[in-house]
Amino acid sequence: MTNAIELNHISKSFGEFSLKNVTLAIPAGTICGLVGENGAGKSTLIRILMGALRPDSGTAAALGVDVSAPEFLNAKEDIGVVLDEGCFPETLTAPQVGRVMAATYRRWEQDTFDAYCRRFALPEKTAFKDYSRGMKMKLTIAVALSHQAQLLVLDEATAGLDPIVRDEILELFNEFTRDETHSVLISSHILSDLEKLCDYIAFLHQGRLLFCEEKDALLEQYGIFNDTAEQAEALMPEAIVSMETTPYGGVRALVRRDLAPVGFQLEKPTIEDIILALVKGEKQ
Ligand SMILES: Nc1ncnc2c1ncn2[C@@H]1O[C@H](COP(=O)(O)OP(=O)(O)OP(=O)(O)O)[C@@H](O)[C@H]1O
Repeated sequence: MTNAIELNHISKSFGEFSLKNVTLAIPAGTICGLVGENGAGKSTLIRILMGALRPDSGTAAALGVDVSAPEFLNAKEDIGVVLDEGCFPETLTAPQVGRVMAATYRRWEQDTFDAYCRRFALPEKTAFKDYSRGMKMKLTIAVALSHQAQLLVLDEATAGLDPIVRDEILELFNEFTRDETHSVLISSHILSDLEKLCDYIAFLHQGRLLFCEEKDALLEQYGIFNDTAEQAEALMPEAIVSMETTPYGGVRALVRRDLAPVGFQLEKPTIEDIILALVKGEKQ
């Protein structure tokens, strides 16, 4: 299987912050969720991937093309991008944005774009600058889905959308990857959305990639211990990723299943449980 995205040993420093030696590969046909706290480096990594920012070292390729090569300009036609800031001229209306895009993309599909604008109930006469944040996101997503892209790169693309629209848009991304040559990289702080949608989860923490793993494997690797302190004594310290006492005097911990005693009662964690525990575990 080829990779839709390949980042090799990417480093980039901005004063106090640095992305540190990030290596990541996302197979074609899959959806990868990029998670991390505010300032972890997600947008920086996405800008490097889109060739908008040069890394200090390392290489990045999307759809098999090195993003620093001249050919990447052509390859960009095959990438639908939604960044966390508005990206259209402020005075344009949705139909005018459509006309600009028709002149920009060789494989622009006007009917698809019009259908998304109707589906998202975007007004026809309002200028982009007067759209709400959610409406701006919807218009950007409509464009990203209307030029026959093979890869979607989405930075906080569902932020600001109400839960019903968010669900609908996540389903659109899901439909997009039914074609095995289509892939998605999406960053979000809404971990429950990513848990529903993604095949892979990549976790960036303070500029370092702590892991990029298949979601199902990740969920199987850990369990939640929720019982008395006495019961917890049966756990080896190495098995405990992070542990806290509950308001009722019990203990709640994220535990590595492979290091827990055989037959030990553990609940299924969520991706949010795992990410929070890993961050807390680093501080403990
Ligand atoms: N052009 C720049 N000049 C200086 N510092 C920058 C620049 N761009 C990003 N940074 C710094 O890099 C760090 C990572 O920022 P980045 O936007 O990549 O984080 P993020 O994970 O996307 O955060 P958030 O979840 O808040 O959007 C921050 O400390 C930010 O201040």
